[in-house]
Amino acid sequence: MTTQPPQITSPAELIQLGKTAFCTAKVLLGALELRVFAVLDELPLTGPQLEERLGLHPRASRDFFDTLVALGLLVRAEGRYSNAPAAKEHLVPGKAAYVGGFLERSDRVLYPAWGDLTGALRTGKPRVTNAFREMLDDPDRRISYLAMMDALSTMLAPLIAQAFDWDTVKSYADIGGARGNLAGRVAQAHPHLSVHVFDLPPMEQPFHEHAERLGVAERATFHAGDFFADPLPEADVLTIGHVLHNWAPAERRTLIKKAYQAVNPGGALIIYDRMLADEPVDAENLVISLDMLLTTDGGSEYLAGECRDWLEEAGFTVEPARPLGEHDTLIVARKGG
Ligand SMILES: C[S@@+](CC[C@H](N)C(=O)[O-])C[C@H]1O[C@@H](n2cnc3c(N)ncnc32)[C@H](O)[C@@H]1O
Repeated sequence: MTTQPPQITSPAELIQLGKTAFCTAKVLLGALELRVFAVLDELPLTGPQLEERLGLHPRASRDFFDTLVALGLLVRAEGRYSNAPAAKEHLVPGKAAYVGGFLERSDRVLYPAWGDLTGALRTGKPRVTNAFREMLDDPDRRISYLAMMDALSTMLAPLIAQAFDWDTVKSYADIGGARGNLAGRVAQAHPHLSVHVFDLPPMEQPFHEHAERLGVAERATFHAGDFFADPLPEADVLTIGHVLHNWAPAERRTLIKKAYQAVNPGGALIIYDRMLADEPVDAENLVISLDMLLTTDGGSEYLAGECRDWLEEAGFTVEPARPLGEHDTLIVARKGG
């Protein structure tokens, strides 16, 4: 993790920061929308062939393809374009390590929302209508959202499976666990565990399909409900990950208090989020916090110290916060026996 903010020393760096960054982002997002990587996964193509396959005007298509080469996403050799290794692995729909679900949502939701950052800063109101539940009812958009969530939790799951002593744990529940990607992968790593996932009803069917795919269906149970209205499943260990940042502080405290009721005596609650450092050195997580302003009614990232206060207020004994992967922070909170 960066410990010092970068030193900006030249006008060129300011221009890079203020302009080039969003232009190059849109080149990648546009390439995904146009299915450049999917088309080139079939076979390498010349510029005119690729232009025709994608239905592009000739005016700037060569510049567009060459920008993708210069960004390291395509390779141009002997007059033909092909996917560079990272694009082949991560940007072709259907590949196991595809991260396009995340980027597609960036393009569709976040890019327009960031266009009116100042409006959100002036009003404190999000820039997208909060249509989360409607989105979940639309199978295509739900799958794209789940792919985005899975891309993140697949990276964190092995770390969470190791970050805690699961040997004495019998039951584990992931609250707001989406289609159970984290719970399923922790269950794969610890075959003695029975796992539970609590999430909204539209996640139930994707949960069952995903548990089958991960080979843990016999040990995995889905609990449909609203975590503000319904009781949480009781278990030795609960996790709440990438959930508290979607809500305002009062709602986070409510959820943590409910989690305390649900953790079995002697058990633990594990929280992870992209928490903020005490000093403003981590631009990535601060940007995610602004994402929360743009996309939720009351969400933001928060300090580990704030989370500790909410946990202690609920009755937990809190262990020191620790880094989880590149950007997340994990806190283990114990309930007395
Ligand atoms: C940002 S996602 C995090 C998913 C998962 N924990 C992860 O890290 O990949 C937030 C999750 O909270 C769920 N959620 C939102 N509101 C909820 C509610 N009122 N009751 C239960 N689950 C809810 C969403 O459906 C979604 O799966």
